[in-house]
Amino acid sequence: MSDRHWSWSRGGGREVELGVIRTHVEVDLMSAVSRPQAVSRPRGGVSGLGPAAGGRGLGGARNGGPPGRLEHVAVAVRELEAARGFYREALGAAVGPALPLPAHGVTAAFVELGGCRLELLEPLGPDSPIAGFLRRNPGGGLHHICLEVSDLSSALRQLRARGVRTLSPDPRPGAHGRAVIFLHPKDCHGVLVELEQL
Ligand SMILES: C[C@@H](C(=O)O)C(=O)SCCNC(=O)CCNC(=O)[C@H](O)C(C)(C)COP(=O)(O)OP(=O)(O)OC[C@H]1O[C@@H](n2cnc3c(N)ncnc32)[C@H](O)[C@@H]1OP(=O)(O)O
Repeated sequence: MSDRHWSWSRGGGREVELGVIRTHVEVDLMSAVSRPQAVSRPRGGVSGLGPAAGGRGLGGARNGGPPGRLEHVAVAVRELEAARGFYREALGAAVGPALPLPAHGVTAAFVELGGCRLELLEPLGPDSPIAGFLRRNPGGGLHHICLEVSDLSSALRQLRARGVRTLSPDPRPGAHGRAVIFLHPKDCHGVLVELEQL
Protein backbone atom coordinates (compact mmCIF):
# COMPACT_ATOMS: atom_id res chain seq x y z
CA MET A 1 0.00 0.00 0.00
CA SER A 2 1.35 3.34 -0.98
CA ASP A 3 2.30 5.72 1.77
CA ARG A 4 1.46 8.63 -0.44
CA HIS A 5 0.30 11.76 1.26
CA TRP A 6 -2.34 13.97 -0.25
CA SER A 7 -2.59 17.61 0.33
CA TRP A 8 -5.22 20.25 0.32
CA SER A 9 -5.18 23.97 -0.09
CA ARG A 10 -2.71 25.79 2.06
CA GLY A 11 -2.18 29.41 2.95
CA GLY A 12 -2.41 31.77 5.83
CA GLY A 13 -5.68 31.37 7.59
CA ARG A 14 -7.60 32.41 10.61
CA GLU A 15 -8.68 29.67 12.93
CA VAL A 16 -11.72 30.28 15.03
CA GLU A 17 -12.34 28.85 18.46
CA LEU A 18 -15.97 27.85 18.68
CA GLY A 19 -15.92 26.20 22.03
CA VAL A 20 -16.10 22.50 22.68
CA ILE A 21 -19.29 20.55 22.43
CA ARG A 22 -19.17 16.93 23.30
CA THR A 23 -21.58 14.34 22.05
CA HIS A 24 -23.06 11.33 23.71
CA VAL A 25 -22.56 9.29 20.57
CA GLU A 26 -19.76 6.83 21.00
CA VAL A 27 -18.11 5.66 17.84
CA ASP A 28 -15.86 2.67 17.66
CA LEU A 29 -12.96 4.20 15.82
CA MET A 30 -11.47 0.88 14.92
CA SER A 31 -14.57 -0.15 13.03
CA ALA A 32 -14.63 3.18 11.28
CA VAL A 33 -11.07 3.20 10.04
CA SER A 34 -9.76 -0.31 10.06
CA ARG A 35 -8.71 -2.75 7.44
CA PRO A 36 -10.48 -6.12 7.52
CA GLN A 37 -7.87 -7.75 9.73
CA ALA A 38 -8.15 -4.94 12.26
CA VAL A 39 -11.77 -5.55 13.10
CA SER A 40 -11.21 -8.88 14.74
CA ARG A 41 -11.54 -8.21 18.42
CA PRO A 42 -10.03 -10.23 21.17
CA ARG A 43 -12.78 -10.48 23.76
CA GLY A 44 -12.29 -9.59 27.36
CA GLY A 45 -8.53 -9.07 27.33
CA VAL A 46 -6.58 -5.93 27.95
CA SER A 47 -5.44 -6.04 24.35
CA GLY A 48 -9.04 -5.58 23.21
CA LEU A 49 -9.84 -2.48 21.30
CA GLY A 50 -12.90 -0.93 22.82
CA PRO A 51 -14.40 -0.20 26.18
CA ALA A 52 -16.27 -3.47 26.23
CA ALA A 53 -12.98 -5.28 26.03
CA GLY A 54 -11.46 -3.13 28.74
CA GLY A 55 -8.68 -2.33 26.37
CA ARG A 56 -7.37 0.60 24.40
CA GLY A 57 -8.53 2.00 21.16
CA LEU A 58 -6.80 4.22 18.69
CA GLY A 59 -5.60 7.01 20.89
CA GLY A 60 -8.55 6.37 23.14
CA ALA A 61 -8.67 6.20 26.88
CA ARG A 62 -6.19 3.76 28.29
CA ASN A 63 -8.49 2.38 30.96
CA GLY A 64 -11.52 1.33 29.06
CA GLY A 65 -12.93 4.70 28.05
CA PRO A 66 -14.43 5.33 24.66
CA PRO A 67 -11.94 5.19 21.82
CA GLY A 68 -13.46 8.16 20.09
CA ARG A 69 -16.60 10.22 19.75
CA LEU A 70 -18.38 11.77 16.83
CA GLU A 71 -17.51 15.45 16.93
CA HIS A 72 -19.30 16.45 13.76
CA VAL A 73 -20.68 15.33 10.44
CA ALA A 74 -19.74 17.58 7.54
CA VAL A 75 -21.98 18.45 4.63
CA ALA A 76 -20.61 20.02 1.45
CA VAL A 77 -22.92 22.72 0.11
CA ARG A 78 -22.87 25.02 -2.88
CA GLU A 79 -24.33 28.02 -1.09
CA LEU A 80 -23.55 28.32 2.56
CA GLU A 81 -26.02 31.10 3.27
CA ALA A 82 -28.87 29.10 1.77
CA ALA A 83 -27.86 26.06 3.81
CA ARG A 84 -27.55 28.11 7.00
CA GLY A 85 -31.01 29.53 6.36
CA PHE A 86 -32.47 26.09 5.80
CA TYR A 87 -31.24 24.67 9.08
CA ARG A 88 -32.10 27.84 11.01
CA GLU A 89 -35.51 28.57 9.54
CA ALA A 90 -36.90 25.30 8.22
CA LEU A 91 -35.59 23.19 11.08
CA GLY A 92 -35.24 25.75 13.86
CA ALA A 93 -31.67 24.78 14.64
CA ALA A 94 -29.06 27.03 16.20
CA VAL A 95 -26.71 27.92 13.38
CA GLY A 96 -23.34 29.55 13.91
CA PRO A 97 -21.76 32.23 11.76
CA ALA A 98 -19.91 31.63 8.51
CA LEU A 99 -16.24 31.10 9.30
CA PRO A 100 -13.79 31.58 6.44
CA LEU A 101 -10.98 29.04 6.85
CA PRO A 102 -8.59 29.83 3.99
CA ALA A 103 -5.99 27.37 5.22
CA HIS A 104 -8.54 24.62 4.60
CA GLY A 105 -10.05 26.05 1.45
CA VAL A 106 -13.53 26.22 2.93
CA THR A 107 -15.99 28.50 4.64
CA ALA A 108 -17.67 26.58 7.46
CA ALA A 109 -20.72 27.03 9.65
CA PHE A 110 -21.75 24.77 12.51
CA VAL A 111 -25.30 23.67 13.20
CA GLU A 112 -25.86 22.68 16.82
CA LEU A 113 -27.94 19.55 17.19
CA GLY A 114 -28.08 19.03 20.91
CA GLY A 115 -24.98 16.94 21.37
CA CYS A 116 -23.54 16.51 17.95
CA ARG A 117 -23.37 19.05 15.17
CA LEU A 118 -23.25 19.48 11.47
CA GLU A 119 -20.46 21.33 9.76
CA LEU A 120 -21.67 23.02 6.58
CA LEU A 121 -18.82 23.50 4.11
CA GLU A 122 -18.70 25.79 1.12
CA PRO A 123 -15.65 25.91 -1.18
CA LEU A 124 -13.30 28.83 -0.61
CA GLY A 125 -10.68 29.57 -3.24
CA PRO A 126 -9.74 27.79 -6.44
CA ASP A 127 -7.99 24.87 -4.76
CA SER A 128 -10.72 23.94 -2.34
CA PRO A 129 -10.55 20.25 -1.39
CA ILE A 130 -14.32 20.04 -1.64
CA ALA A 131 -14.47 21.33 -5.23
CA GLY A 132 -14.05 17.85 -6.69
CA PHE A 133 -16.75 16.49 -4.40
CA LEU A 134 -19.21 19.15 -5.51
CA ARG A 135 -18.42 18.51 -9.15
CA ARG A 136 -19.36 14.88 -8.60
CA ASN A 137 -22.28 15.78 -6.34
CA PRO A 138 -23.64 19.07 -7.66
CA GLY A 139 -26.41 19.20 -5.10
CA GLY A 140 -23.99 18.76 -2.21
CA GLY A 141 -24.05 15.91 0.31
CA LEU A 142 -22.44 14.19 3.25
CA HIS A 143 -18.72 14.85 3.01
CA HIS A 144 -16.90 13.55 6.10
CA ILE A 145 -17.18 12.56 9.71
CA CYS A 146 -14.94 13.87 12.47
CA LEU A 147 -13.93 11.63 15.35
CA GLU A 148 -12.19 12.77 18.49
CA VAL A 149 -9.13 10.92 19.69
CA SER A 150 -7.29 11.49 22.92
CA ASP A 151 -3.84 10.81 21.46
CA LEU A 152 -3.66 11.76 17.81
CA SER A 153 0.03 10.91 17.40
CA SER A 154 -0.49 7.42 18.70
CA ALA A 155 -3.60 6.97 16.57
CA LEU A 156 -1.67 8.01 13.48
CA ARG A 157 1.17 5.62 14.21
CA GLN A 158 -1.25 2.74 14.51
CA LEU A 159 -3.22 3.70 11.42
CA ARG A 160 -0.13 4.16 9.26
CA ALA A 161 1.22 0.84 10.45
CA ARG A 162 -1.97 -0.66 9.00
CA GLY A 163 -1.43 1.12 5.69
CA VAL A 164 -4.10 3.77 6.19
CA ARG A 165 -3.11 6.87 4.23
CA THR A 166 -3.41 10.39 5.59
CA LEU A 167 -4.24 13.30 3.34
CA SER A 168 -1.48 15.50 4.70
CA PRO A 169 1.88 14.61 6.22
CA ASP A 170 1.04 16.12 9.59
CA PRO A 171 -1.95 17.27 11.62
CA ARG A 172 -2.83 20.96 11.50
CA PRO A 173 -5.21 23.23 13.37
CA GLY A 174 -8.83 22.59 12.44
CA ALA A 175 -11.93 24.71 12.75
CA HIS A 176 -11.70 24.63 16.55
CA GLY A 177 -7.98 25.28 16.71
CA ARG A 178 -7.29 21.69 17.72
CA ALA A 179 -5.02 19.42 15.66
CA VAL A 180 -6.84 17.55 12.91
CA ILE A 181 -5.89 15.23 10.08
CA PHE A 182 -7.89 13.49 7.36
CA LEU A 183 -7.71 9.81 6.41
CA HIS A 184 -8.14 8.67 2.85
CA PRO A 185 -11.73 7.57 2.20
CA LYS A 186 -10.53 4.59 0.20
CA ASP A 187 -8.86 3.26 3.35
CA CYS A 188 -11.92 3.92 5.53
CA HIS A 189 -14.61 1.96 3.74
CA GLY A 190 -15.59 4.86 1.52
CA VAL A 191 -15.88 7.47 4.26
CA LEU A 192 -13.61 10.50 4.53
CA VAL A 193 -12.62 10.51 8.21
CA GLU A 194 -11.21 13.48 10.08
CA LEU A 195 -9.46 12.80 13.37
CA GLU A 196 -9.37 15.59 15.92
CA GLN A 197 -7.18 15.74 18.97
CA LEU A 198 -9.44 15.81 22.01
C1 LIG B 1 -12.06 22.99 8.71
C2 LIG B 1 -11.84 21.52 8.81
C3 LIG B 1 -12.41 21.01 10.15
O1 LIG B 1 -13.50 20.46 10.21
O2 LIG B 1 -11.73 21.19 11.14
C4 LIG B 1 -12.51 20.86 7.63
O3 LIG B 1 -13.51 20.23 7.72
S1 LIG B 1 -11.79 21.11 6.13
C5 LIG B 1 -12.80 20.18 5.02
C6 LIG B 1 -12.24 20.11 3.69
N1 LIG B 1 -10.94 19.45 3.72
C7 LIG B 1 -10.74 18.19 3.34
O4 LIG B 1 -11.68 17.50 2.94
C8 LIG B 1 -9.32 17.71 3.38
C9 LIG B 1 -9.15 16.29 2.97
N2 LIG B 1 -9.76 16.06 1.66
C10 LIG B 1 -9.04 15.95 0.53
O5 LIG B 1 -7.82 16.05 0.51
C11 LIG B 1 -9.81 15.70 -0.72
O6 LIG B 1 -11.15 16.18 -0.54
C12 LIG B 1 -9.83 14.22 -1.12
C13 LIG B 1 -10.46 13.33 -0.07
C14 LIG B 1 -8.41 13.73 -1.46
C15 LIG B 1 -10.70 14.10 -2.37
O7 LIG B 1 -10.28 15.02 -3.30
P1 LIG B 1 -10.79 14.90 -4.79
O8 LIG B 1 -12.25 14.70 -4.79
O9 LIG B 1 -10.29 16.06 -5.54
O10 LIG B 1 -9.95 13.65 -5.23
P2 LIG B 1 -10.31 12.48 -6.18
O11 LIG B 1 -11.26 12.92 -7.20
O12 LIG B 1 -9.00 11.98 -6.66
O13 LIG B 1 -10.99 11.41 -5.23
C16 LIG B 1 -10.35 10.25 -4.88
C17 LIG B 1 -11.43 9.20 -4.58
O14 LIG B 1 -11.98 9.53 -3.30
C18 LIG B 1 -13.38 9.66 -3.42
N3 LIG B 1 -13.82 10.73 -2.54
C19 LIG B 1 -13.52 12.02 -2.66
N4 LIG B 1 -14.09 12.73 -1.68
C20 LIG B 1 -14.75 11.85 -0.92
C21 LIG B 1 -15.56 11.97 0.24
N5 LIG B 1 -15.77 13.15 0.80
N6 LIG B 1 -16.10 10.86 0.77
C22 LIG B 1 -15.89 9.65 0.20
N7 LIG B 1 -15.12 9.47 -0.92
C23 LIG B 1 -14.58 10.55 -1.48
C24 LIG B 1 -13.62 10.02 -4.87
O15 LIG B 1 -14.94 9.65 -5.26
C25 LIG B 1 -12.57 9.21 -5.56
O16 LIG B 1 -13.03 7.89 -5.71
P3 LIG B 1 -12.94 7.12 -7.11
O17 LIG B 1 -11.46 7.04 -7.39
O18 LIG B 1 -13.54 5.77 -6.84
O19 LIG B 1 -13.70 7.93 -8.09
